[in-house]
Amino acid sequence: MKTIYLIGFMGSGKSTIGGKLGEVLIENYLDTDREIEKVYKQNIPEIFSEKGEETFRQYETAILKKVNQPIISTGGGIVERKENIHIMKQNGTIIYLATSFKEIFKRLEKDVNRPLWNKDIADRKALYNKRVHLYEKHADEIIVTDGKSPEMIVNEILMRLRNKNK
Ligand SMILES: Nc1ncnc2c1ncn2[C@@H]1O[C@H](COP(=O)(O)OP(=O)(O)O)[C@@H](O)[C@H]1O
Ligand SMILES: O=C(O)C1=C[C@@H](OP(=O)(O)O)[C@@H](O)[C@H](O)C1
Ligand SMILES: [Mg+2]
Repeated sequence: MKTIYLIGFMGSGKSTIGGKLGEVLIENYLDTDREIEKVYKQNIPEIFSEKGEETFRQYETAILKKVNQPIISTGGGIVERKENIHIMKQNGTIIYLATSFKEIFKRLEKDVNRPLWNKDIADRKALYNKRVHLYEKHADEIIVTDGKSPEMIVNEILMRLRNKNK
């Protein structure tokens, strides 16, 4: 099985959907952020505050190169580096969980663990606008998540993959 990579903005549901997809397909699942925390023995906010975003991006690429689970959820900034896109394109299928800014705003209202979301609204919106076209450009499949339960999204992914492999 080719690796399924989930991409999308913070709060689009990559980690949630990745876990559920792993359960349904009975396949190993890995989240790049959780792996970074495990390997570098520090949580994401600490890495950002003590080492900075550039170091986090280096960790992220190193992890992406190393892992080969069938289902991988990435961090929202994975599309920031061309090298990451190249790795994902070579190894698998890229699924973009497309979610509106409004919906993300609702989902992450109380979240404090995402350093790049812990900003004022203009910065959040600018980052979203910058990244949306990168996700769209590099995705093999685009799944809109607004108004859908995780279970509905998982089913939609399974259907798309089935159609792709026909
Ligand atoms: N389809 C969905 N509908 C509503 N809430 C969702 C959905 N998918 C995820 N969430 C919620 O949104 C938040 C962010 O989800 P998460 O999986 O951590 O996103 P990501 O990994 O893309 O940042 C969590 O509180 C999660 O429960
Ligand atoms: O968008 C980003 O640059 C980031 C998203 C986060 O992952 P989620 O997309 O799972 O929140 C995490 O990798 C880190 O805080 C940076
Ligand atoms: Mg996540």
